This record gives sequence, C-alpha cells and structure tokens, in this order.
Amino acid sequence: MSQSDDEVIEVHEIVVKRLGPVPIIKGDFHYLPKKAKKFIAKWVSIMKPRCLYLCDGSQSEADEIIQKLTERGTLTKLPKYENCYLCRTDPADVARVESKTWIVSQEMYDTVPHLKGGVKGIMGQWMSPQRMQEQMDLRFPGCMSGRTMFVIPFSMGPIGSPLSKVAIQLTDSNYVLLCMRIMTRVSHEVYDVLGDNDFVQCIHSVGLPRPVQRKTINHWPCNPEKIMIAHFPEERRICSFGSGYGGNSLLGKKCFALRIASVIARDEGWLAEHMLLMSIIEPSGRETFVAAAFPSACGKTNLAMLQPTLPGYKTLCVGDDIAWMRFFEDGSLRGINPESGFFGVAPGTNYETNPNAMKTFQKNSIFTNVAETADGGYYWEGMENEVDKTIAITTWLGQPWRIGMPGKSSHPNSRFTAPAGQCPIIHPKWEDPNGVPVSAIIFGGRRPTGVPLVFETFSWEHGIAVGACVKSEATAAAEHSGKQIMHDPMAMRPFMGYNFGHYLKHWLELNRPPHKCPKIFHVNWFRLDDHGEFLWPGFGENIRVLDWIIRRVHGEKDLGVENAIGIVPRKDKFRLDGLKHPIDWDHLFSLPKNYWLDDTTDSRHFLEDMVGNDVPQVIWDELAAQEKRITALKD
Ligand SMILES: Nc1nc2c(ncn2[C@@H]2O[C@H](COP(=O)(O)OP(=O)(O)OP(=O)(O)O)[C@@H](O)[C@H]2O)c(=O)[nH]1
Ligand SMILES: O=C([O-])CC(=O)C(=O)O
Ligand SMILES: [Mn+2]
Repeated sequence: MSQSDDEVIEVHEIVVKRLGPVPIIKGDFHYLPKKAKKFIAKWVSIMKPRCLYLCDGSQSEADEIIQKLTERGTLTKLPKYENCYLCRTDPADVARVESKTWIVSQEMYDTVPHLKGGVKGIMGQWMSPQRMQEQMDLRFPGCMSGRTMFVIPFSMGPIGSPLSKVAIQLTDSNYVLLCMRIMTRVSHEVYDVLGDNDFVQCIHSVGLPRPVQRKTINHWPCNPEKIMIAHFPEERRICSFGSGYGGNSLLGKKCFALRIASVIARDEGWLAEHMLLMSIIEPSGRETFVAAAFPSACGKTNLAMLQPTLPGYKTLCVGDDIAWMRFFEDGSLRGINPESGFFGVAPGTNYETNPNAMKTFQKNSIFTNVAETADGGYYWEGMENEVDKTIAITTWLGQPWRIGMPGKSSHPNSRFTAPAGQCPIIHPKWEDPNGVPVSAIIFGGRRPTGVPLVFETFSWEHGIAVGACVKSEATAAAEHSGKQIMHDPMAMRPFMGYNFGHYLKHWLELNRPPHKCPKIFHVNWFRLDDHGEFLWPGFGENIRVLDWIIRRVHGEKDLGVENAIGIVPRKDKFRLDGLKHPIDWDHLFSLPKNYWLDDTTDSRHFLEDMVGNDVPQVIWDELAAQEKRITALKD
C-alpha cells in the first residue's frame, strides 16, 4: 500500500472522530485500506450502530453467529443433516420487491428508456439523486441503533481473477452475513486485492433500530413499509433498506452482480447476465459449454444441475444464476460464475427432478421459509414421495400440518442456500480465473402455449431480437401474482442497471472482429397439452435438447429445418429413443399462425411502449423480417 505516514495519521483521525465511541468487537481496523476505513467510518456516523464487527470469513466467525442465531430462535438446527439450519422470515418479507427497487443516476435516460407517453415503464425504475437523498435521509440516519454492524469484505468471482470484482457490504443482519459467506467469497484477502482502489460499496440495513417500533415476527427484524433498494451505478454503490430477504439483502447477487455489474460491463466491454453456465460432455468425450438465461423460477438451477437421462452423457455445473462473460483476444467468449453458492427455489426440488441439488445441500446449508418434519428434516411441495407420508410437519408459518392437508407447507419462493463447491457435478474449472469458453447462448421462459421446445435463431442479431422478446408466466420470485404472461427481455427485466435500449446496442456491438459470437437458441420446457399437462417431460430429459444444440454448434449437417421463427430439429435427428412416454412431437413444435401474429405484434408494442426510440434499428429490422415470415405461413 502506498499510503504516506501523514495520510495514515490523517485518515486515522477522521475515522476515530467519526467512529466516536463505537467499539470494534472483532477485527483490527488499523490494517484496513484507507478507502475501506473512510467508507466504514462514514456509514457508522450515519447509521450509528452499537458496535462494529469486522468479518474475516473464518469458520469460527460462522460458528459464533450460528450459535447466537439458534439461541435467539432466528435459526433452527435441522439435526437430520450436518450443519444445516432452517430460517423462517417475517411472512411480510419473502421475495424481491421490484416496486421498491430503484436505479439512481443524474440523467434519467441513462437508466430508463424513452417511454411512449402515458405508459408506466417496467424496464427499471429511475429516481434522481436529489430525491433519493431525501428518501435515504428518512431511513438511514440512526437505522442501526442498538445493533451490530458487520463489515463483510467479499469477492464476486475467484479472489484475484481478472474477471472478478471486490466489494464491501455493511449489514446489521446476522442472517445476511451467514448467507453472504455461502454466496460470495468472504475473506480478509479481499483487502489485499483492494489496496488503494475503489470498490463497490454495499450498504444494507433491516431498518429496525432499537428500541424497535414494530413487532418482530419470528425473530426476523425488517421494515416492509419502508423497503427501498437503491442502486447508484455512477458511484458503484448500493443502499438497501428494510428487507432481509435474499434478493434484496445479499447485495453481491442481483444488486451488484447484475444491476451494478451490467453498467460496469457496458463501460468495460463485457456482459453481466442472468444466466447459468454448464458443460455437456458427449459419449465421445467432447465437452461444450453453454450459458442460458431464463427468468426467475424458470429452471436455471435445474438445468445447471441436470442429471442426463441419455446414456453416456455427462453434464457439469459452473453456475446456476449469474454469468460474467468477456471476449478474449483469441475471439472466444469466456465466462465465470461470480457467485460461490446456490440460492435455489426449494419447492419442486427432489431426488427425481434434481438429485444433484439435493446432494449439494445435505450439509452447511440454510433453508429459508420451508417446512420442518418431526424428525428434524426440511420439507416442501414436491417431496411427497421422499418422506414418511404420515410424519408430522410444521409449516413455514409454524402451523402443524400433514401431507394431504389443504394449504401449502412452504412458501412458493422458499429457498436453499448451499455452497457451490458441494455440488457433486461442480465443474473442476468452476473457479478457473480465466473462466470457461461459452459456445452457445440459450434464452427461454415459461410459455404454456405456442412456443416450440427449441429453436435456433438465424444470427447473432436475430438471437438478440428473440432475447429482447422473452416472455414468461409470472412466478413467485417477486411480488407479482397470478398466471399472467410477462415480458422479461433477456431474462433481465428486474435486473437492468441501465437503459435497456443501450443494453441491446451493447450486445449488438459485440459482433465485431475478432469476436466469435456464439449461436443463440430459445427453449421452452413448459408448453402444455389440451389437458394442461406438460408436453415435454423436462428435467433430466432436457439433455436431448442440449444434445441437439451442441451438435448444431459443432456444425453437424442436416439437423434442422427452417421455419418462420428459426431452425427447429428434424424429428429423425433428435434423440427421442428411450423416452418413458411417447411425446406429441407435432404439438410440441407446432407454430400456430394466429398465435405468432399476435405474439409478434405484442412484442412490437412492448418494445415501442417500453423502449421506444432507444431500440436499435437492427432489432426493428429483425422483428419486421420475422413478421413477414409468419404472415407467409399457411393458416
Ligand atoms: N415442468 C418443468 N418444470 C421445471 C423444469 N425445470 C425446472 N422446473 C421447475 O421450475 C421451478 C424453478 O426452477 P429453478 O431451476 O429453481 O429456476 P431458476 O431459474 O433457477 O430460478 P431463480 O433462482 O429464481 O432464478 C421449479 O419448481 C422447478 O421444479 C423442467 O424442465 N420442466
Ligand atoms: O434474487 C432472488 O431473490 C432469487 C433469484 O435468484 C431470482 O429472483 O432470480
Ligand atoms: Mn435468479
């Protein structure tokens, strides 16, 4: 570090003045880099915690916090497994709150596109720095009163990798500290990487200073009425208030790795995306990596941990939610998983659908808002065949319950938090500082009607247009409800850090020498038959779709046929052998003309209304060409 002695003394004085009488109950402040000290001191003076706890990522730290939280009742030990805990939140704090999530920038159109007059935008919410300051002033001063402030140094991506970024999170939530330790790399070494450089500043408070003004439920302090998740991309800062729920409080995840990182990525020429990363190894031994973007609760974790049903195939997981990708000098696109854990949807996960996830969270994991069995295990919808059917269960709301009774045992957005390294199929290179080479990009969503199982787009530009038109049935990952089909372009709608039109332009501009742009595909596991049953068995059988995709990537001839929306598989070139039940291929791949005419019109209106003049012309051209192809379809 290149601090002169004078500077050190000066910083120390500021810090001492600002910290005032706040005791440091763990860690040595003196060894922190200057900018870290200033940052901490500033927020101590605003939030006024009772004491400071400098985290180092050690095991003893985790043991201490877990002991405290189990004594207090925030965590319940699940003795059926090793070092696993159940957490029930306040039932008012269970999902991301998109309506209270803001991006703050000087210039509005840096953040949101030019909307058509009178429409309410859904591609991010903007607030001016002045107004946000007023909102912050109503919340943050004194908000940690009577609480401990944890200082968490963390790295997104392997510590020291050129693709990684470091940050510091301040929080008054023990639960957040425990989950951050799983989801990110928390370590004192982050300070060495940091040196005198800037870092992403993450400030989080549950927003309930002591003495509390609101009754705490389940020993879960929060302040739902005042939730506010503010992002300042220009300052590389995040201020989150009022919620302890993962997507709102584990700031390394959506807030940093997507919203702030997408802005950094634009500035530095790379991509921060809501994508899983995985590899497929064919019986020949050939390995191919793919990235896939599906909206929240649409199957990323399941695909990333796929257990192939086709003999001789193997898949390995690099990441299940976020990918940071960059073109290297040789033209290849390489990606890392910036996270170090999985924050996965629990309901629907079982040894049939996702055995690898089940094996991952048998130890050192936290389960949030799931149910508990009388023998000290977890339980959720989808586990009916994996526990004794008569066992007594306590629901996520603390009510006695048994399988077969009305109501649900677990919240639909209940989650497991588990270390990625424990996944039995984690890729040996998942922490490779240079990432893995990405040969295909796959978009998808939950589309009950009209959309075929898989198609390949005609070009990078067409693929981006298809990505911009991604839609999906609403899920429980945010506050939306019902079965409405929502636009979720590039699966990034809730996670955009800047103007979506500029984002599309950024993607389009990546198609330049020496970049070798991967092929882009679209998949849909969720098409329904006339009785409302899935037409495609999904899960492990999705290997058949991946198999077709990678053979296309490697240029195998005559695998597909062109139609109006892309290239679909030839039935005789698609592995259908050995499927347990016959499938209705014609329905699975049909392109109902009226459906697609409506769909294209709907997509066009969406882009006109929500992105307006910011939509690059190339995207309009792609849509127009697609409309023409669909119009030419036979009725
Ligand atoms: N029918 C069907 N359902 C699936 C398939 N894959 C996943 N699901 C279900 O979709 C839900 C969400 O799956 P996840 O894999 O957790 O989704 P995700 O995209 O990782 O979700 P986030 O963590 O919110 O980003 C679960 O209930 C799964 O059981 C599939 O191939 N077919
Ligand atoms: O961020 C969250 O709360 C969970 C998640 O992965 C998503 O919603 O995509
Ligand atoms: Mn996600």
